[in-house]
Amino acid sequence: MYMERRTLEENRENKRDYAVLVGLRSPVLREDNADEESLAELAALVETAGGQAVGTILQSREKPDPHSFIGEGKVEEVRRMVQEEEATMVIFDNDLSPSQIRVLTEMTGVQVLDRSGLILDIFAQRAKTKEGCLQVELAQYQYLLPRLVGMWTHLERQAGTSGKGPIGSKGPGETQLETDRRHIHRKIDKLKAELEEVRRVRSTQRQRRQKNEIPVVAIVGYTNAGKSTLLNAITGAGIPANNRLFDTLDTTTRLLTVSDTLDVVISDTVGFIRKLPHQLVEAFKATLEELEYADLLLHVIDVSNPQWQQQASIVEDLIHELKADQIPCIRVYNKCDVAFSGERSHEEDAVSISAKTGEGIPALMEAIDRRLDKGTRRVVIHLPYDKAGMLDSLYREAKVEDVAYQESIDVTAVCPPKVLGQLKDYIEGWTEPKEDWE
Ligand SMILES: Nc1nc2c(ncn2[C@@H]2O[C@H](COP(=O)(O)OP(=O)(O)OP(=O)(O)O)[C@@H](O)[C@H]2O)c(=O)[nH]1
Ligand SMILES: [Mg+2]
Repeated sequence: MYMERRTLEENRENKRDYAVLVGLRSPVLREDNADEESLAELAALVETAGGQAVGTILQSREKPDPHSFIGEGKVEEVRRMVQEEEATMVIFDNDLSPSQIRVLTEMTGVQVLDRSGLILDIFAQRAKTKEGCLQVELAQYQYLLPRLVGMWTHLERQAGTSGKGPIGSKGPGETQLETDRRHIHRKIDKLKAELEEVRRVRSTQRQRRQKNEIPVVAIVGYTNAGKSTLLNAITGAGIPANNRLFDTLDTTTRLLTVSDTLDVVISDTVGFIRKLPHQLVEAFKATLEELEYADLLLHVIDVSNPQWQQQASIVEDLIHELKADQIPCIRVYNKCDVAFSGERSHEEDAVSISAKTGEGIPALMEAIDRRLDKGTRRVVIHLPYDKAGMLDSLYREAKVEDVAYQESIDVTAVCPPKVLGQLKDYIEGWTEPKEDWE
């Protein structure tokens, strides 16, 4: 579905990169294995990066060739396809070693990228906030470091020097390499320090938020599942939602009124994907650290995607890795206006919605309310003037919205059950709050 072809003419006009995609299917590759689905996803990633897939080759081998990864015969096939399609790059669905990238670049005559390199490029294009940019830059340098050797050999050859300098083994390339390595290590340290600072500021903001005792809800899910569309639908946040992968890289946070008695802080997060480069997992842990502090996760699943079960379990694995699997989670089956492909189990608290048409959103709000509203209610308290001292503790322990000085002090506030218990004598038409739902 992602392989819609453009004519080469159009591609040239658009100045897009057009890429031949190559995947290796091999039992020894395990998670890094390629198949039709992962190649279709790679094509979508290329599209996100502003490129266009013009051909795909899936090779099966017992194990990768240490030298050329897919075997020389297959590389020749790739080279022919590159020429026929006038491709400007070859992108592998698997991770390549620096020397394999070098060999393949030479053999195909065009730029060769691997999946991690492509994802890093996309993140670099899309990061907007200071923290996002710093994180991507850090991940890029960490990705680059082990690849420096290969790059230099390549550049030397391109420049026409044979690599054997007249002064002996320690040619200019090597000296340059050491300088560059030192430079990059320095750069990495500097970026880490800057990140530390940005995060320190953010954690203070978070503490302030926690003091307010407003529950935090985090939207998580596979990339393109519809997370931003959902946040827009329920808060009118105006976040761009696009049919491309990794559209959102920075956390957006909004206030959401779930019910009469429940307000929450809700945030959109970066999408998850299989084979996320580990440098990025590390770099983005901090953004996703927010998850650890969430009171509730909404796991958005695109059930119109035939791969949704696999995508959901990739997300759950990452949630586990981020130590957020203790947090209550509602599965949100999205895009139910399209089609539900396959079976799903009947879990409690799972909701089917369409973020696009709005179907099921009220049921989702009820589910959030059930999970979070443990007897918290918005009430009007008629406080006698001789009890004015209680206002102080109300400001501390509840969310005071309005105070009117009438015959009594009329306070409109969202109160947790403990406060309600203390004040029930002053609340008009008082009824006991709902039982805990846990
Ligand atoms: N048919 C249909 N399309 C939807 C629905 N929700 C989202 N989409 C579409 O799915 C695509 C992805 O939506 P986004 O909200 O950008 O997805 P996301 O999860 O934020 O994606 P990333 O930020 O890239 O991780 C967009 O083209 C949306 O219009 C839905 O309920 N039904
Ligand atoms: Mg998004």
